Amino acid sequence: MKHAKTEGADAVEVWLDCITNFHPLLHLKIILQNKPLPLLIAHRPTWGGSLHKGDEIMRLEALQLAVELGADFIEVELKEASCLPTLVEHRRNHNSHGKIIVSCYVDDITPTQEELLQLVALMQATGSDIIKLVTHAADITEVMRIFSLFPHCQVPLIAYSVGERGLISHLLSPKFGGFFVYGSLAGNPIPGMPSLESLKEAYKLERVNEDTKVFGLISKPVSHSKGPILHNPSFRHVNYNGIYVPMFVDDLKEFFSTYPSPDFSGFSVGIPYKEEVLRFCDELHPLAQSIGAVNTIIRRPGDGKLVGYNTDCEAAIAAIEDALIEHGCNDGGASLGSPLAGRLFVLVGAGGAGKALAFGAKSRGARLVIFDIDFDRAKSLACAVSGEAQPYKELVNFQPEKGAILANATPVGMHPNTDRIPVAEGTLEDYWLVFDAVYTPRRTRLLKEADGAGATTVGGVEMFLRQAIGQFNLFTGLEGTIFFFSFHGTFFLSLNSIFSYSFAL
Ligand SMILES: O=C1C[C@@](O)(C(=O)O)C[C@@H](O)[C@@H]1O
Repeated sequence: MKHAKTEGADAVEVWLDCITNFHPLLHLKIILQNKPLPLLIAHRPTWGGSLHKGDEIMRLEALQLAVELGADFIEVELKEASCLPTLVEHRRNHNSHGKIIVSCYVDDITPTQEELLQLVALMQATGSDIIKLVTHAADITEVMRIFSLFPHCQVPLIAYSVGERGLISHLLSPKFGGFFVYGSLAGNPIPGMPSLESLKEAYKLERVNEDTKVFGLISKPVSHSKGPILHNPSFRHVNYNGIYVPMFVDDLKEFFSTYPSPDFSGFSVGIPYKEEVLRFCDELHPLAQSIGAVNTIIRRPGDGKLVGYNTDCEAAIAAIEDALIEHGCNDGGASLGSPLAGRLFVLVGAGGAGKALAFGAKSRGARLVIFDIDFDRAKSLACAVSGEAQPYKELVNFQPEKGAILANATPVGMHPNTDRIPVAEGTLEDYWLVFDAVYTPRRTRLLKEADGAGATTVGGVEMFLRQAIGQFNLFTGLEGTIFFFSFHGTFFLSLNSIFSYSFAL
């Protein structure tokens, strides 16, 4: 309980059935007399997956004792709601004020909207003070059914979906009127539940309200993204009422048709959707159109149309150019304006990120050689940027001319497969610069090997930050208020030139 308080919780939940050798009077006195925070007591029944060893009478007596000793909230399951009158009477007799929560955990597939509404009505009919509904999200679209319950509930409602696809049910709960948001304590992660630390530090849910605009990263996987720790503090420091959340999406069509509300104001688009998402945009920025990949979508306020942009292209190329200039490599095409001009640019990966890099490199006058596991995809990108495609199997032997640039735009080497490398180590020494679009981990195996081979290296974080700043400008309309710089591995965001927010990525 003290840890919860230190980590910033507003209340703490204790499961009595998890206390070893539970002795109701002894333990409840200790817990309730020393509670540093409002306390929610649950004593789950054996049929509800509990570790409780005694009988049902003992369990309900322990709950009564919790009421008597001043627990702030007592949770009982819908199936045992018949004990509610006894608990309420006990509360009256002991002049206690604990609120009673009636809960329902649905383990199977998420019920339909009608079924959920019936459940909510049933729970309300028990006369409980608060109701709690927990489902399991097999798809992010099921979470919408949870959000739409809130306006129909006359008593405070706690409702969320567990599982990675249900994460937004927790993070957006304050926007829709949820009574509690649950977070796990440091060192005790609970699958499918955000950590208390992330709720307090990154998301700061206490600031979220019904007017908060939602921005999300549509991706699969999504948990690797550092977007939330960058966008959320940035919003706050310019007083923009927005929240940025990871959205694990399986089906773009279903997703966009389930979340058409203007409250869902914009999106980042990650792997594997940067190309497929074009079909769902009503309009495209000319750069995104020519690249054929979108990593940012804005829902235009006036007409609700989805407009697709690409902030990856300039971000990746600027990261590479900055490094070339910083390391004094302004030979060759410098006179043409870019240190990339005339240089050989070897690109591995012709997907969404690869296309952005290829168009960017071509726009700076580089010569491209493109590899992709799908040779047809490599050929069509090569054709679009007047480059050359080579079969993927040739990559292990490909020896570039001296001074070339290598860019990895595949997810090879990304967490958790960090021992993987997209090219043969022995071919690295002729590259002047090696860039990796992967940013988790920060130093990928490719970058470490390239370092060892003497190349200048540029990590995906450099691109990630730059593309995110482009997104921030589009999301908020506050062009030019945010800058970043790095110093000894720590990044500093400077907002409106006055505030610096630092973080390690
Ligand atoms: O490539 C990236 C990274 C990203 O997918 C993320 O991990 O946060 C977000 C995308 O918008 C961006 O283009």
